[in-house]
Amino acid sequence: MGRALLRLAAEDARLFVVAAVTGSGRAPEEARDTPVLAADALAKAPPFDVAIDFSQPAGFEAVLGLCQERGAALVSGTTGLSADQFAALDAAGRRIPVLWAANFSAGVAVLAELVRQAAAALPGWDADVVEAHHVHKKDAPSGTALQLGAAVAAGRGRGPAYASLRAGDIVGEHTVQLAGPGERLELIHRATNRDIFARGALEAALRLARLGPGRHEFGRLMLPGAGR
Ligand SMILES: NC(=O)C1=CN([C@@H]2O[C@H](COP(=O)(O)OP(=O)(O)OC[C@H]3O[C@@H](n4cnc5c(N)ncnc54)[C@H](OP(=O)(O)O)[C@@H]3O)[C@@H](O)[C@H]2O)C=CC1
Ligand SMILES: O=C(O)C1=N[C@H](C(=O)O)C[C@H](O)C1
Repeated sequence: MGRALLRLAAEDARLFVVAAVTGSGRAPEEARDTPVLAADALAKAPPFDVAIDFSQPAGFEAVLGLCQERGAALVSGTTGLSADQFAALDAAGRRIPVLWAANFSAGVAVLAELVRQAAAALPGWDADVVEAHHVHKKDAPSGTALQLGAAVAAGRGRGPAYASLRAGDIVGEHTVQLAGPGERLELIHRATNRDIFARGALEAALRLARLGPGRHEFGRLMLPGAGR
């Protein structure tokens, strides 16, 4: 994701990347002339308006803390965060603009609302969320699967069962299945290119930078007409 973000940000005149951060400090080729810091040197980051975090849960508190110290905004797509880390995000939202999303695609933002409506209309049916991702993905179920599960629970009062598949280079596929007697309803999203997540995060960062403190939501920020 870091590579996609650097490549796409370089093509967007509205954005200037002051530094990239990786765990090791090793620079990807997409960094070109952008300074690259190791995670343990994060405090040396030059002044910035918004940090964009796609890392691992172990790196989350550090970037959240830095944004609070600097009074900067944070966009995060890191999945697998703990309840304590989400509580820290809520607390930070009282001082700075923050936006965490399990998925930065427009399609999933719409899908979550469709799932809530379908689960509310079919409360007695079995609900399952099935997700498939590439073999390098560390967390399961995916953040998006949990988001869709929360939408099922919001619709019918109880969550679904989850199944996860890790295979090859699958970008990200999510199916919500509602099964009743004699019929099945499937709502499916397939991402075929990681650039959609990077584009969504960059656009969210541009919008978030103009907002005040708060825990902002990707769907509301990007698709205000999508209902809810
Ligand atoms: N919300 C969304 O739309 C999406 C979310 N994601 C999520 O984003 C995260 C990253 O995914 P992906 O890019 O595929 O993962 P990668 O493993 O390819 O990249 C992770 C990056 O984070 C760095 N990193 C690892 N540990 C730390 C740390 N403790 N502190 C700071 N940096 C660290 C790594 O550095 P190094 O290589 O040096 O270790 C690397 O640059 C995952 O949680 C994934 O689920 C992914 C796609 C879309
Ligand atoms: O790690 C990934 O690749 C992805 N992670 C996110 C998730 O956990 O839902 C979003 C997307 O599916 C890709």
